[in-house]
Amino acid sequence: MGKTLLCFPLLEARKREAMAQFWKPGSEKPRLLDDEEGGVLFYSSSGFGYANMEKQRQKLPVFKYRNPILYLVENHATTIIVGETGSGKTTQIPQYLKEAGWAEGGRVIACTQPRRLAVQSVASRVAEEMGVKLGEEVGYTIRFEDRTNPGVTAIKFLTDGVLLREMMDDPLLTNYSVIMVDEAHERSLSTDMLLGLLKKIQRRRHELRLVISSATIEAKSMSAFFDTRKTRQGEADEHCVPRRQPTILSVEGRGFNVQIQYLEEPVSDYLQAAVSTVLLIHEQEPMGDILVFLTGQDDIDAAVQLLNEDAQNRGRQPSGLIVLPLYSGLSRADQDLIFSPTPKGKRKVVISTNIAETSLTLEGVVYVVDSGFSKQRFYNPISDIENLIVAPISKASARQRAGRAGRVRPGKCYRLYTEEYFVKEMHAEGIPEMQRSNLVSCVIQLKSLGIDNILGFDWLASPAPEAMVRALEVLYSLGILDEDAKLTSPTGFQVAEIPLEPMISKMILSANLLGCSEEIITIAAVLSVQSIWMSARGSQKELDETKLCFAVAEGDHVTYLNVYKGFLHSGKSSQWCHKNFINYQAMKKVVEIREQLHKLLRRLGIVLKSCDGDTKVLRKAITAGFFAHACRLEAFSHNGMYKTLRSSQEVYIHPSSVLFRVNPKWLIYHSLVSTDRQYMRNVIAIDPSWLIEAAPHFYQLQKPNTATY
Ligand SMILES: Nc1ncnc2c1ncn2[C@@H]1O[C@H](COP(=O)(O)OP(=O)(O)OP(=O)(O)O)[C@@H](O)[C@H]1O
Repeated sequence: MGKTLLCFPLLEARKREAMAQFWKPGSEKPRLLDDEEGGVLFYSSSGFGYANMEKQRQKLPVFKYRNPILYLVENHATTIIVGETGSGKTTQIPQYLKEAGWAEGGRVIACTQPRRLAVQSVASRVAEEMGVKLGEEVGYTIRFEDRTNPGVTAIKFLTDGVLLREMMDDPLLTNYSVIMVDEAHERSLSTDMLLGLLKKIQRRRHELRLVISSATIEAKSMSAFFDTRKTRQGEADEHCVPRRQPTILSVEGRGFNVQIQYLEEPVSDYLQAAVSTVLLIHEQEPMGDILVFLTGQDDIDAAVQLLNEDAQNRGRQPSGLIVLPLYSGLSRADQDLIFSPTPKGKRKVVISTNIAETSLTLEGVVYVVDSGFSKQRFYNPISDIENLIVAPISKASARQRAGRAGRVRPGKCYRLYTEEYFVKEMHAEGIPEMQRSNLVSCVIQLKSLGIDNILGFDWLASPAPEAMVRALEVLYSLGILDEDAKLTSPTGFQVAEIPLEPMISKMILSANLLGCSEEIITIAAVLSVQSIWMSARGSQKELDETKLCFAVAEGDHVTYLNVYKGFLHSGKSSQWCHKNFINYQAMKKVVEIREQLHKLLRRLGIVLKSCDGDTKVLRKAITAGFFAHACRLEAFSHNGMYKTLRSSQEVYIHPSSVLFRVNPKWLIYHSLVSTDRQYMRNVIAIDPSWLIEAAPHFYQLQKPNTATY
């Protein structure tokens, strides 16, 4: 780990174990000294640290509450725990529960997180603290990756989405004794569904305990939601154990101080402000890594480039900044880089989306730069358009972001907005994702769990009825629900098994029937990452010219197959990607997702078949999944305006598409992005008769070769 151990007072076996952990062959051998206190003092680029896990654990604010927490969990069906970021909720509470016997008899303690990266990093931290191998007593499960050992794993970290999927096989989640829903303030679609379902399960499993935790949760409304004191006769049931009235515990105290700095005047360009702030910190502040929150891949790539250019211009590269991007589209190996120790004399700058906002501890981070924005999903059920929009964050998010500093030593958070804005204008909490998302995936999941009356479901915040109706309509037209709004067999059940957007899953199943699943899973993998092209940044002409080498008239999806082939042919070379303006990280992720999809389809009994370059068949398979995203070029449009068949919305081909300016008459798009206009990303040209073939309930023939909705 790049650390030099100075003292080592442990037993021989532990000594060897710790040596193996801290010392890598080839590096300078650690010098072992005795230490009266029985701890392990180590020296790293960030200074001296104490590696005695037990002592570190006891210093956390939550430690003082160990017994009260165990008492409350024993006696209440639901315990709500609110405590500052870094106070030890995520890493300690599952361990306390295990120590108190909640994992005995083969039972498992679950702790959910909204994000995959948090699941992995928290699980490895807890395994480290317990001195066990990750994947054994402490394990984790995220989409497409299971590192648990059934029968051995006692503490399991998982995303809330994965726990929902587990309910498909075990509706009462009988394996779990305690389920801790962490970071509940995030109110992701999956968290909200999970909370409603857990409340249902609690009615059937009185022995199940729930712990709901966060630094910034609105505890009273959460408590009211889980208050199931009324018996069927309507009487309060105060004396049963566990008590059905939820209890709230507030964990006082924080790890280290985080000094907050605001701007005096608002800025118009948060990206440039973030870059300038990083450079200022680098010039003026003592050593320590920097974590910057921007909104998405485009922003982040641009900031990485600006910082690298600045370093080169000033000739500061050899001793200066190590700039690392962090977003969900990166490959696992590249995401892991952020956890690697910073070499001595250097400063790491991690530029991230909000995937680093909750639960993560990056040991070297002393400074946080918060742009005040994130990309958020907004869905309009009337137009049936969902957009990812750069929007201001909430106070809860701002606190979480600041909380990434001050975890192992004092820190500073630079907010790129004014204090007045924070106090007076920023909303306390964000709008729950449930109320601003397309609900297609949510409906299919609830249906697969046998919840038929979705509008009558016990929601923490009700979704818009229009969005629900839209979702039912789409699922019916995709052949996933039948006329009684039940899952169809086999399509509906198979789609529910594939953990992707239902439209992509339907596209894959149709490709199986059409004989092009080999190619379609590559396309599905590319559609699951943000973009495989590099941001042009000043070299748009070269990027456009390079794209032409791969481009085909049928559209982006088929073009991606050419890029993927080229990447494999190059031996997955990063130089090849660089030369061709292709995002190497994104391509590695595509390969990873494709492999995972291949495994999943094998489990469903689907054998991959290739159509040997028959692009018509390929486009028919895409149409079978995405027919609801069809649009037609306006007859006299000189500016490339299309209208969606479904809701007559004005849309345009995104400039990044290979069909930009080609403007075929009929198109299908994968998603929309909204800037000055609604732009369609990832489009293919289609024949309108395929729409009627794919979705006769959805489209009717108006006149030959014309489809209407
Ligand atoms: N990977 C790690 N390396 C070093 N210290 C760590 C690591 N993970 C956790 N810690 C220490 O444990 C503390 C508690 O972390 P934990 O994630 O349990 O807090 P939390 O209360 O859940 O915070 P949050 O609300 O931000 O998720 C951190 O502040 C830090 O001191």
